[in-house]
Amino acid sequence: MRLDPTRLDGLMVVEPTPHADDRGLFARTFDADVFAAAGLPVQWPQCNTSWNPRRGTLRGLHFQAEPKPEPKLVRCTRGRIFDVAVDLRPGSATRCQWFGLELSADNRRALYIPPGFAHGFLTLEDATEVFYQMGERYDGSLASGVRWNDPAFGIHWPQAPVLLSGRDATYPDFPA
Ligand SMILES: Cc1cn([C@H]2C[C@H](O)[C@@H](COP(=O)(O)OP(=O)(O)O[C@H]3O[C@H](C)C(=O)[C@H](O)[C@H]3O)O2)c(=O)[nH]c1=O
Repeated sequence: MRLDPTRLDGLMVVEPTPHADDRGLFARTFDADVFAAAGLPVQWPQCNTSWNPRRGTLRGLHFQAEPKPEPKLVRCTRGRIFDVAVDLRPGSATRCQWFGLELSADNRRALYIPPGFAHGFLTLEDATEVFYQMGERYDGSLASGVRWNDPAFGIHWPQAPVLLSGRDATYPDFPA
């Protein structure tokens, strides 16, 4: 596997190295030595799955506030998503900047999202599933988020969402 840096410091694209043969392929999806060498977490105390029957479903953008911010390793295990991370780190040179890419069951890419980022995705196909490895335990009292169309970020989504929660639709503007 390969960790590809992005323009947002610490946000990494995880590119698998598939071993293909006439049966199909095999690829490592996580390697503690590779992650440790890059200074990334190697412990994932909780893992989650997110099932989304409808194309155009938007979830996020979410983050867990201090003192328990969540690093995440996100991959799409069925269908396709446009995955987005927004840098909310105080003092970051790229604060309020976003990065997005397509994650899919076909490309098997993952996105490593450091603590201090908000994360969200838009499904690009029906019957899409997303798998998360979480670097911190969930604490609902610290759950927070920013709005997908907040002018502070100017995220270029491939399409407008057709389905999102009332909470996700009504986060207040981010105080940039
Ligand atoms: C996130 C989370 C939620 N829950 C419970 C809380 C709710 O009763 C239920 C659904 O939670 P929520 O509506 O926040 O789920 P999503 O809207 O899919 O949120 C997720 O989607 C965005 C894109 C993310 O990046 C986050 O990982 C996560 O916030 O699961 C848990 O028990 N553990 C968890 O880690």
